[in-house]
Amino acid sequence: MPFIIAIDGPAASGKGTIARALAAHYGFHHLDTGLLYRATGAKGGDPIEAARSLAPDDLQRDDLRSAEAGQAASRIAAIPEVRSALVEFQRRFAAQEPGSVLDGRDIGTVICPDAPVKLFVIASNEVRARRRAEELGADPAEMLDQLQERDRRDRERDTAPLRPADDATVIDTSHISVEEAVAAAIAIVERARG
Ligand SMILES: Nc1ncnc2c1ncn2[C@@H]1O[C@H](COP(=O)(O)OP(=O)(O)O)[C@@H](O)[C@H]1O
Ligand SMILES: Nc1ccn([C@@H]2O[C@H](COP(=O)(O)OP(=O)(O)O)[C@@H](O)[C@H]2O)c(=O)n1
Repeated sequence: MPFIIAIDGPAASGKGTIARALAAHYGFHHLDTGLLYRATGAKGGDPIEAARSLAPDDLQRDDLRSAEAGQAASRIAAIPEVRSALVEFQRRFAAQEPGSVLDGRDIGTVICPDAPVKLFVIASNEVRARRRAEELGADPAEMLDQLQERDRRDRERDTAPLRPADDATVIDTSHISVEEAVAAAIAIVERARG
């Protein structure tokens, strides 16, 4: 049985950083599921058709990390048919041996509800805006508005809204380093692996 680590949380909370580190530590596969939604939004045209026809090349675009691509992603991510078109790919990815780490918004609640480890990564709005602004070379105040708008959309949508699974463990990265966050995540995985 492959071992699945599900990581969810709001924008720029540190999900991807923890996911990549866990995958490297355990030799697991890693899927940044946000990229699927970013690539779908970036394709333009009918988002349902874009999601259904998503191909590996679409994930290679170099503009997917931009704030604009994030905003477009969160708009098309509210469409139920877009989400359902992407479910099977994510579940197949998660089924790979020896294990995988998936990060997104609905991994622990919808995509892999039976995952033995579920992390919900959070950080204060100000810290998240500052980190993302540094990353993109953008203005922190503008970034704060954008992240909050995106989080609100992600939390309030009807299909697969952003929320912690009942059995998720919360990691607050506001006041800890990357190394401390990764160590906390590894400790949680170690407990689950017995
Ligand atoms: N614990 C932490 N301490 C300091 N910076 C962090 C921490 N975790 C993540 N970061 C930084 O914050 C930014 C957003 O992290 P990322 O992992 O991309 O978030 P997410 O995947 O949730 O959007 C990155 O620049 C990353 O290096
Ligand atoms: N599993 C997922 C992953 C992302 N998304 C959507 O895609 C957008 C971009 O996700 P992301 O993970 O790349 O964003 P960041 O947290 O990296 O800023 C989110 O704001 C969500 O609207 C989703 O709905 N479900």
